[in-house]
Amino acid sequence: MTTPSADKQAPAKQDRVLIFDTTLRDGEQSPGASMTHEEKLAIAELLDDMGVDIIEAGFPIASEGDFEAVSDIARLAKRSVICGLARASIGDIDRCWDAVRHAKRPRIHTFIGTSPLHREHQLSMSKEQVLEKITATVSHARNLCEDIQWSPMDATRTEEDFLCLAIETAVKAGATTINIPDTVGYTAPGESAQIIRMLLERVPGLDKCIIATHCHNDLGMATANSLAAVEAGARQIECTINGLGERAGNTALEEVVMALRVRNDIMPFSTGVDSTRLMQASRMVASAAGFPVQFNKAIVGKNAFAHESGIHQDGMLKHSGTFEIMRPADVGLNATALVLGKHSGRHALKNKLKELGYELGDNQIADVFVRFKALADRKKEVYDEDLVALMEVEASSAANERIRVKSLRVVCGTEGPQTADLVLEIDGADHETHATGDGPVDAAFNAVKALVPHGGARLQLYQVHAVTEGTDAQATVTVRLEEEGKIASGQSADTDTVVASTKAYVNALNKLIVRRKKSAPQALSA
Ligand SMILES: CC(=O)SCCNC(=O)CCNC(=O)[C@H](O)C(C)(C)COP(=O)(O)OP(=O)(O)OC[C@H]1O[C@@H](n2cnc3c(N)ncnc32)[C@H](O)[C@@H]1OP(=O)(O)O
Ligand SMILES: CC(C)C(=O)C(=O)O
Ligand SMILES: [Mg+2]
Repeated sequence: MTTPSADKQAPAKQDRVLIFDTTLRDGEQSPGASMTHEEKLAIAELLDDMGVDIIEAGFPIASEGDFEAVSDIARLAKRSVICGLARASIGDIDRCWDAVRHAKRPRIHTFIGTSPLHREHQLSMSKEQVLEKITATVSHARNLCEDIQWSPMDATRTEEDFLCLAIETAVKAGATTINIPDTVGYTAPGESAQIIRMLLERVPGLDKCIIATHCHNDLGMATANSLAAVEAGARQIECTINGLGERAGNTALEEVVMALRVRNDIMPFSTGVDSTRLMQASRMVASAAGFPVQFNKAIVGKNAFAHESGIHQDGMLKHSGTFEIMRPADVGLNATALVLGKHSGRHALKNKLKELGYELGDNQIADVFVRFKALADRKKEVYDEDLVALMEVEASSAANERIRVKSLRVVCGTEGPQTADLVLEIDGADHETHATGDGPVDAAFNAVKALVPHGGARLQLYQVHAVTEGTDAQATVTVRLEEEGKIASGQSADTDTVVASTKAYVNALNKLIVRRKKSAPQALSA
C-alpha cells in the first residue's frame, strides 16, 4: 500500500465539513491560557484568513474584556461566522447578541446541561424545567439572530430518550445547528458515531440542521471521536489550535483538518481550511497562550517532521514517502528536519556535511563518523555548528601532531587550588604529570607547560564560544601562542570546556613547534 502525498489524492466524494474554532473561548478556558485583546484579534484575523468557517470568539457575559474581544472580532471578520457563547439565560443571550451583531455573519451559541449529573447537581432542575428553559432561551435567541447553535452540555452522559427530547425542543424553538458535546471526554469512537446515528434516526427535524461534534481529550480520543461523528453524519467539527482547551483540551484543529486531507480515501470529506497556515496558527496560539507545543504533537510538534534515526534518515533521503505521510509544506513548514544524533547513520552524516560544503569520500566519512558518534554520545543533538567545529578541528590538527592529549582529569570547585592530572603522548611515548592552578583551565595549561616546557612562548589569546545553546553544548576554544614574533593558533571543540581548552593549547603548541622547525630546527622542549 502506498501513501501518496495529500494533494495527489482524488477524493471520491467531497462532503463539506465545517470547521468551528473555539480557541478563543474553550481554548482560553484552559487554566493559565488567558490571552490579551490584541492577541485574540490577531488570532481571529488569522483564523478568518485561513478559512475557518466559524470562530467562537468568546463568552460575552463572562467579562467586559470578553465582550470587547467578541465585539471587535465581529467587526473585523471578513468571511467567518462570528459566534459568542451564552448560558440558557436571557441576560447572557442579550449580551452575546450585543457583541456578535456587529459581524457580517453573527451566531449565538447557547447551551444547558442535560445529563442527570448536571441537571441534579449543577442546575437543580427537573427534566421538565430544562425543556422549558430550552424553549424560552432558544426562541428568544432566534428572535435576535437567524443563526442559532444549541448544545446539550454533557450530551454523551445524557439518557438517550431525554437527549432526543431536548434536541427536538431546541430544533422546534429555532436552533439551526445542534452541537453534541462530549464535555468531559468520556465517549469512544464507536459510541460517538452511534449517538449521531441514533439522533438522526430519532429526532424529527434534525436532518434540516447542521450536526456538530465537540469533543474533549480526557482519554486522548478527541480527534478519533470527532472523525467518527463525522462519518456518522456530523458536518461541523468544533476544535482548537494545538488542542488547547479545558483540562486535557479539545479536538485539535490541525489534526482533523490533516486527517480529512490525508485519509480522504477512507474519509471523503473536505474542509475550507488552508492547511499551509497551520504551523503559523500553532505558533501564534502557543505564544499567546503561553502553552508550548509538545515536541511529539501530531502535525505541529517540533518532531512531527523530524527524523534522527539512521534507518529513517536513509529512507527519507531515498524517498520522502518512506517515513512521512504528509509533506512539511502541506502544513506550512519549509522542510523535513534530519536531525543528527546518536541514532544517525553515515548516509545522513554525509548528506549533512555535503549541505555544509564538505564533500567527503567514503574513507573520510568513515573516519569522521567515528568522531561524530563519539560526540553524539555526549550530546543530545549534533547541530550544523557542531559539525563545522568537528571538521575545522580535524583540518587544523591533521598534520604534524607530535603532542596529543591522552587523558585529563581536573578537580575544581570552591576549595582551591584546582588540580589537573594530565597524560600527553609526546613523539609516541606517554608522559604524565600533576599540576595546580588558579582554576581548572590554568591547572591544565600548567600541566602542559610542565611536560613540554616552552618558557619563551606567551599565551596571547584564550577564547571560548558555546557552539550551540544548552548546557550540553560544545565549546570551541581558540588559543594563540606567541614566541619571538611567531604566532601559532590552535582550536578544539568538546562538550567539556577544559578538555577543549587543553586540546586547543596543545594544538597551538604543535603548530609552534612546526614553525620553529621551519626557521631553525630545535628540540621539542624549549
Ligand atoms: C462546558 C463549558 O465549557 S461551559 C462554559 C464554561 N465557561 C465559563 O464558565 C467561563 C465564563 N464564566 C464566567 O465568567 C462565570 O462563570 C459567569 C459570569 C458565566 C457566571 O458567573 P456567576 O454568576 O458568578 O456564577 P458561577 O460561575 O459561580 O456559577 C455558574 C452558575 O451558572 C449556572 N449555569 C451553568 N450552566 C448553565 C447554563 N448552561 N444555563 C444556565 N445556567 C447555567 C450554574 O447552575 C450556576 O448557577 P447558580 O448560581 O444559580 O448556582
Ligand atoms: C459549551 C459547551 C459546548 C462546551 O464547551 C462543552 O460542553 O464542552
Ligand atoms: Mg468544551
